Parts: sequence; C-alpha cells; structure tokens
Amino acid sequence: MAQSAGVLSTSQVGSFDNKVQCPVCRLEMAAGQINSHLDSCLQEKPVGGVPGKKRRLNPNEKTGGIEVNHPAVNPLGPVGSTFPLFNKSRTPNGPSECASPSSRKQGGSVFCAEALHSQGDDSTCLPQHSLSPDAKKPNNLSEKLDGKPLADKMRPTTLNNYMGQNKVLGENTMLRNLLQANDIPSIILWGPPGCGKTTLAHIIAKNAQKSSSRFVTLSATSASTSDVREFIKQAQNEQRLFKRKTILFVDEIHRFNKMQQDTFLPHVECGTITLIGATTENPSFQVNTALLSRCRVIVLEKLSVEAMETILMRAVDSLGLKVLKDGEQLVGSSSDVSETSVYVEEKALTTLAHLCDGDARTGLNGLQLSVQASLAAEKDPIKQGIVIKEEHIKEGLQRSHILYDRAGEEHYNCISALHKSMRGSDKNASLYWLGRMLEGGEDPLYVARRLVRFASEDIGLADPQALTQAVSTYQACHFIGMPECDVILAQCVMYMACAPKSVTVYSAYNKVKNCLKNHKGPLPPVPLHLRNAPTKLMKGLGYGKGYKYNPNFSEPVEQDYMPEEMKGVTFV
Ligand SMILES: Nc1ncnc2c1ncn2[C@@H]1O[C@H](COP(=O)(O)OP(=O)(O)OP(=O)(O)O)[C@@H](O)[C@H]1O
Ligand SMILES: [Zn+2]
Repeated sequence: MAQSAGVLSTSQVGSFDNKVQCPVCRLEMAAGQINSHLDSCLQEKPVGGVPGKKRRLNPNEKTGGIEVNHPAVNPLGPVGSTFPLFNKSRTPNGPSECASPSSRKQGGSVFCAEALHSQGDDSTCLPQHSLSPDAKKPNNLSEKLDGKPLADKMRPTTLNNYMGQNKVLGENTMLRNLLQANDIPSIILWGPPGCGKTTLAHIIAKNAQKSSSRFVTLSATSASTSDVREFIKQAQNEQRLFKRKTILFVDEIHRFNKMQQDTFLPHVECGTITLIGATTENPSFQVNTALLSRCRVIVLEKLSVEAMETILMRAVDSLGLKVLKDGEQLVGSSSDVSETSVYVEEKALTTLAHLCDGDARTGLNGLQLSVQASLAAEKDPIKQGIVIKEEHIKEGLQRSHILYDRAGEEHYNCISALHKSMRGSDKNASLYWLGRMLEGGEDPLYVARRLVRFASEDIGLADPQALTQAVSTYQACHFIGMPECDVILAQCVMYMACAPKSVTVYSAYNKVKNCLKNHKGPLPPVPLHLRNAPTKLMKGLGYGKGYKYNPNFSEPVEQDYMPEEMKGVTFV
C-alpha cells in the first residue's frame, strides 16, 4: 500500500503509550499523535510553536555541536540532510533556474541534483556550477573566487574525482567493495590534514543516501555530552519510526573525551549509528580502545605530487585558467592572448603540488590566493593576459603552512628528529628540526621542556651545566615567548648538540626501575640501622640501632646501605 512521506504505519509508531519525538520539530508526544502531528508539522514548521511564524533555514544550521547540513545550502544536496522528509516537502522535484537541467539553485548557492551525481561522474557539473554563487557569469574569475574557499568548492562528491589513496580505495580493496555493496561499517579515517578524510566521509554518506540513511555531522570540538545524548535520541527515533540508519560523521574524533566516546559505544554496537570518525592523531593512543575495536581504521596518506597535480588541474579548468607550458611566452604570441585571459605557468603548478606536501586544502587555497593576488595587482588587465608565476604561488602559500601539524603526528616526529640529531651531535640537523617546529608554530615551551629532559638523559654528568642551560632556556622562553625566544632555543640546541654525552645516570636509573619491576615477592624492608627513630617507641623497636654517623669517623666507614637480600647489587 502506498504511503505518503509523512505517514507512519502503526508498526513504525509502536505502542500508543510510548513517547516519541517528532523528527522535524523534536517535540515529544504520545506515539498515537505523531501521524497527525507530522502532517501539519511538515506543511510548515513554526518557531517555538508559534503558528504562522516560519522557521528560518540557516546555512549550516547549528544545534549545539550538532551540525545539520542543510540541503538548501550544501552543494552535496540531499546528502547532508538531517531530515530528508522535511526537505522533500520543501524542495519540489525538478529543475529550476540553473543552466543545467539537473541542478537547482537555492539560497544563493547552486548545487547539483542528486540524480546527476549519483550517476557517477560529477566533473561535468562541479566546475561549471558550484564555483560561483551566480552560475550565470562563469567567465568572471573574481566572482568565481568569491565566497567559500576554493578547496571547499572543489570538494569531490564521487569517487571518480577523489584522487590518490589507492591503497585503501583502489580496485578490489575492502573499502571499495563495501562501498559498492553499500555496506558501510563504522570506520575511523586516520590521515594527515587535507588528505581527504572529510571528503571521503561525504562520499560514503552520499552513497548511503541511496539507501536513505541519514547523515549527521558532529564536531568533537564543540559538541557537549548533552548534544551527543540528544543526537543519539534522534537516531533512535529515526530507527524506530522510519527504520532509517544514521551515519554520524565526527571530525577530530580524538578531541572527544572518553566519556563522550563511551556514550556512542552501545549505539554503534547495536547498529543504530554507523560512525565515521576522522582524526589526524594516531587512533591507538587517542581513541578509546572499546570504540576502536568496533571500528575499522582506514589509514589515508599524504596525497602524492601526481595526485596533487590532478587536483590542481581540475581547479584550474574549473576556474577557466589557461596553462602556460614551460618555455611558452605570453608576449610574442599576441594573437593567442585574449583580453581577459588569465594564465598559470605549468611550472608554478608543479611547484605548488610539491610545496603543499600532500595537503589538498593548502594546495587549492594557495592557488586561490595567488590568483586573487595577481588579479588585484594587475592594474590594466584588459591590455594583456595575466600570468601567474611560480613566485606568486610561493607567496600565496602562507608561511604558517610550513607543513607542520602542531597537534598531530608531525609534532612527535619532529621533536624525535631533534632529540636524535642532538644526541648524534649534528648541529645542523638539530637547528633544522628546531626551525621546522618553531616556524610551523610549535609551542616554544614544549621544545624547551624536551631540552631539559635531554640535558639529563643524554648529557648527564658529562656536563652537568647542560641542565642549568636548559632550565634557563625554559625560563627565558617563558618570559619572552615567540618570536624573540627562537634564538634562545637555538643557542641551547647548539649547546646540547656540542656538549659531551653520557648516559651513565640514565641507564643506571633504568636498571633500578627494571630491578624493582622484576622483583618477585614482597620488597625487602628498610634495614633497621638506616631508619630514623624520632620516637621512643621506634627506638625501642631497634630503629637506627647501630647506625654509624659518617662524620664521626676519620676512617672510611664500613656499613651496609642496601637491604640484606640486595647485597652486592650494582647499577652503575
Ligand atoms: N583525495 C582527494 N581528491 C580530491 N580532492 C581532495 C582530496 N582530498 C582532499 N581534497 C580537497 O581538499 C579539501 C580538503 O579536504 P578534506 O576536508 O577532505 O581534508 P581532511 O583530510 O578532512 O583534512 P582535515 O584533517 O584538515 O580536516 C577538499 O575540500 C577537497 O577539495
Ligand atoms: Zn514536528
């Protein structure tokens, strides 16, 4: 029997004395009322129950930490919809004023109708339409560059335009097979910034949309535990009322505290929620083990230079830029130069692909900035074509994007490289790694703390002064901060690299720790003669008895300091 979108069968509604929540306005009501409520609720949703007052549709409307990607403003269209039912009634099927028959234009942004993307390739659609809020003026470059960052506009919506990551997404890989079978397990995407974690999550979600799953984004940085509970309640309702699964995308999942992660657990387990987490941090340290064991970890890699070149070329095409091959000159071939042409040197693109270190966001936004800067600098663009050169690209890449991820793996990799270079007494390498961290925005105190540790661990008694140097460095950095403290750290790093090294203390103390760890049975008591005897009772018990106070003896004193059973054990 045909059923209208808003009507639920009795079996979906469940028992009449059950309380359910309306998936549209989230009002709680008796299950028996939901059908009639939905009919009116879907017509028009009043704000706070005031009839007649329309609810505004905000772009990327936020409810606490829960981001409801609204199809009216999301280029992904219905994929991002939290309440597809509601949206269905609001967005009539069929084309509207966009140039492409399968695209719709709403709320100032144009996006492709589901139908086109789900056929496969989105390349026909994305470059033409999604670059500009006004698709009618595709030739106006600066308009194309307005609004959202280029990287966002270029976000692929199908696997066809998703570059690289062949190890996990190539033919016959587990993930691709699961994607094709539309059988998505809970996964954690682990990879460096801008390698396509969020993009992949969206592609997966879009795929799942075909089986009418719901896709919700939750930001681990802003969602509170009550947001999480609220979200789970909704997911349960969706499951109960519409038999609809919820795919939850949690960016930066490592930022969720253990309690928040725990809240998800049972719901991931029972299948109410399919979790897609993204993290730049090693999940084995940062994600709750119980949650980790219920998710597959997919490791994404930095994008290769070739993949980056393809991504950049796609952006160049969509912006309508022309590529100036190596050796080609603009001047002299004036017949080719049309009035408003903007050219980009092939060499400049290659440089960009190398410089962005596998981070597509940095690459695309670097391209955007350099194009914008060149346009702004050109006084008389009508006369001649504009050429974007390698140096423009280099300027476009901000210094802070020196390929250093302060919070992630890079942070640990670099500090480890610094430590090892100093240990190897390589001044140059030590300074280099220091520079990589500081110029990348590392906290100077983090480096200084490591120097303090190094002074003792690797230099130790070979030059006890090193510890003083390191502590002074820490304090100096604390007083003056960056950028002035950079040279202080450099001085100390040089000192450490050049200092003589000794690990005698470090390894002796390790032996002590091991000895204690491996001790079987109760630890031996402290010998009575070494105990202090502040009270009569203790004295009576023999505390301190027979202790030889060394200054009282002119000769070296023979006395045991180790417990009886440890006699003769040495660490140094
Ligand atoms: N594999 C890819 N193929 C094509 N474009 C990509 C790819 N990866 C990233 N991009 C582009 O880079 C942009 C940023 O990527 P995305 O948001 O997926 O990165 P991320 O890995 O989630 O990074 P972060 O950890 O910083 O959030 C996308 O909008 C898209 O334009
Ligand atoms: Zn309602």
